[in-house]
Amino acid sequence: MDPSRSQSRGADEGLQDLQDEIQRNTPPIPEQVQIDDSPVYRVERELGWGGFGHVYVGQAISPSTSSDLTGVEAVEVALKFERKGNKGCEGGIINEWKVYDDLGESHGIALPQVHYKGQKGDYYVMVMDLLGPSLEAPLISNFPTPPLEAIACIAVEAISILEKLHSKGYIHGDIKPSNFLLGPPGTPEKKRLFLIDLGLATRWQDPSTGLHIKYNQTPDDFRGTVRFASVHAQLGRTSSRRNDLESLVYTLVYLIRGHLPWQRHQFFQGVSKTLVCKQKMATPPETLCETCPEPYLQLTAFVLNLKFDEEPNYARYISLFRGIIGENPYVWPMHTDFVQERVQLNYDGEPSKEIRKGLKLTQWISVYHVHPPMRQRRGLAFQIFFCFCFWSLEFIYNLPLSCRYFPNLDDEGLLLCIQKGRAEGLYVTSVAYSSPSKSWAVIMDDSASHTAQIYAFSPGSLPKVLFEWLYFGLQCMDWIRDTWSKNYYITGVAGNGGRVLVVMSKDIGIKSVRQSYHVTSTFPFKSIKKKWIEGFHVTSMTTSGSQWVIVLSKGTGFTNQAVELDFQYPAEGIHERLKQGYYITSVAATSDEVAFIFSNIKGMPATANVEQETLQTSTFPDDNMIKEMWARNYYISSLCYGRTIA
Ligand SMILES: Nc1ncnc2c1ncn2[C@@H]1O[C@H](COP(=O)(O)OP(=O)(O)OP(=O)(O)O)[C@@H](O)[C@H]1O
Repeated sequence: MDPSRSQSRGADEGLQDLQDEIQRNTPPIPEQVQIDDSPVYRVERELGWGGFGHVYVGQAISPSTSSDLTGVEAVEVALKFERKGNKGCEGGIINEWKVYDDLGESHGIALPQVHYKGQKGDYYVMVMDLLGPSLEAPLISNFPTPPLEAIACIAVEAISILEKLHSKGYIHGDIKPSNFLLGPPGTPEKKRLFLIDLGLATRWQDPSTGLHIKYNQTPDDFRGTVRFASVHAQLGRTSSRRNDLESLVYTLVYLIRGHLPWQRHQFFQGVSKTLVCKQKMATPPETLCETCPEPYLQLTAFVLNLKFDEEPNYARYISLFRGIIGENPYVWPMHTDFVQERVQLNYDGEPSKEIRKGLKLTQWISVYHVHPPMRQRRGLAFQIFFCFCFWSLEFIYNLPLSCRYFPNLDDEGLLLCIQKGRAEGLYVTSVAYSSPSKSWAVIMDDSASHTAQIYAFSPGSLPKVLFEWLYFGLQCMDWIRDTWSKNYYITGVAGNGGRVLVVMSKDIGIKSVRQSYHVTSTFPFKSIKKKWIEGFHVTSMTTSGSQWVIVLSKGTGFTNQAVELDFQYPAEGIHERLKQGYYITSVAATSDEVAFIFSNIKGMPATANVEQETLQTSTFPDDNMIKEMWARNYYISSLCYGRTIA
């Protein structure tokens, strides 16, 4: 097993202790196994172990007449054991069984045949074909300079295996060198590549509709092997076919180069997962594929450009390796007949250049909503168009929208401009700070139903505690509590790394509101998820230096929320969420990460492609840009400054 395999799959540090501890608490593997009417197998040497189980050679001792090397009567088989009630991870042998059952016997994919599955003592057991060595250490260490032709053959075979598996509606979910094995020794299949371990396989296609499964992101949900996992998998995005191909690219590069650029971050589990992900995103294909032949760079470019639900062009990827494999069949260690056949076919298509550039860029991110001509509008529908509008669910009639923006402000300028705007009857809808320019920007308009608004810099950064407020409730920071008690609620926050500006508004259109806020050094997705269950939703969000400040409220007009969290501007995630009918209701970013909050709003249709737009600009959007947007009835509803490109 790769020690970097996550989630509860052990860390490099302390791995030995963990293994010893597990060993002490693990019931012994049975000495003999018989499942249903299978032969009786004596459990012999261990072949390997992983996050889910242990794999041993099983020697058939009855009936002992067979001399078959593979198949149901084979003298030797592989026995995979997984302890019952294994709480380590979701997935594992039970998932693997289900996938095998679903694929049926004649799936035609190069997977080991599973002959029996059942239970023995404390273990689930799978009896399958005994295969040869894996692409991990032994194969490669025999060849300090691995033959490029052989790895090109591996590439072609592996792409073909994935194509077949994907055509059955599944993705593997844990592509890495140790999950590719050569065929059973001593058989004609010994030079063929096989894929093992369907423990993390999931469906990309809904079997009942044939459609691609829905996009989602749950940033804390990662299963797989950190070193080889795709960036999307590490960010907790719903798995799709591109994930397997990205992991295959890392596998192939690893076979050629003997290491991957992010391996040095794998010493400390936890921190390392994030660091590895960041470094993957910051590694341009040219750096990743340094010293690799050109086709690997092209393959990387194709694969990293794949959209969530795009069908990979497997045949095109295979044809990239023609130049390496050539006419001259290279006989070790792979079969080349099949490879030759596939690689000779012609396919068109050039990879797009729009991939990881290795640039670290921070910019303004401004979110715009359409504001239809106000005089023709009334009521509820209008409310969604501004970032705090979820507060005001009451009806507003015939108000022309007045909107002002004040960029490039120092602390004093910010307070003065807000004062000025307030004097004109405007309310703060969005405020943000840019650290490179050391300046604030504030957007004010009269779209909200507030009757009063106050604002103040917190005295120092907000304390790292959760303050929860219930009318006349718990102890909390005086000035926020006092203001809460006067029926003001936090409707805006923005921080400059030292102080946090808190904007609180009165008459937000909802009678009974509870608020809490979190100040954390990493994006608090787990806490947000917990608060969602309690009926809270994120209603304001900012960063202050590297800290996140998240305000959650109960009793708002939100019915459902989703988060996009990324180390670069999550263009695809935004697109997918808008297609699902979400509204962007908050955005915040550090110099490293950016987070968007998407909401469904009570009474508002969750229809696809609500009229929202986002812009990324290195300076605050200029007058022309904003006025052009206004001319199209688009107004800034959320604003932040931070990471846009990795
Ligand atoms: N059919 C087989 N024939 C020979 N060896 C096998 C076979 N299946 C598994 N192995 C060996 O056992 C190791 C672990 O198997 P497998 O990957 O299925 O278990 P796992 O618990 O899911 O591991 P991991 O967490 O590393 O993915 C493999 O790396 C391989 O070396």
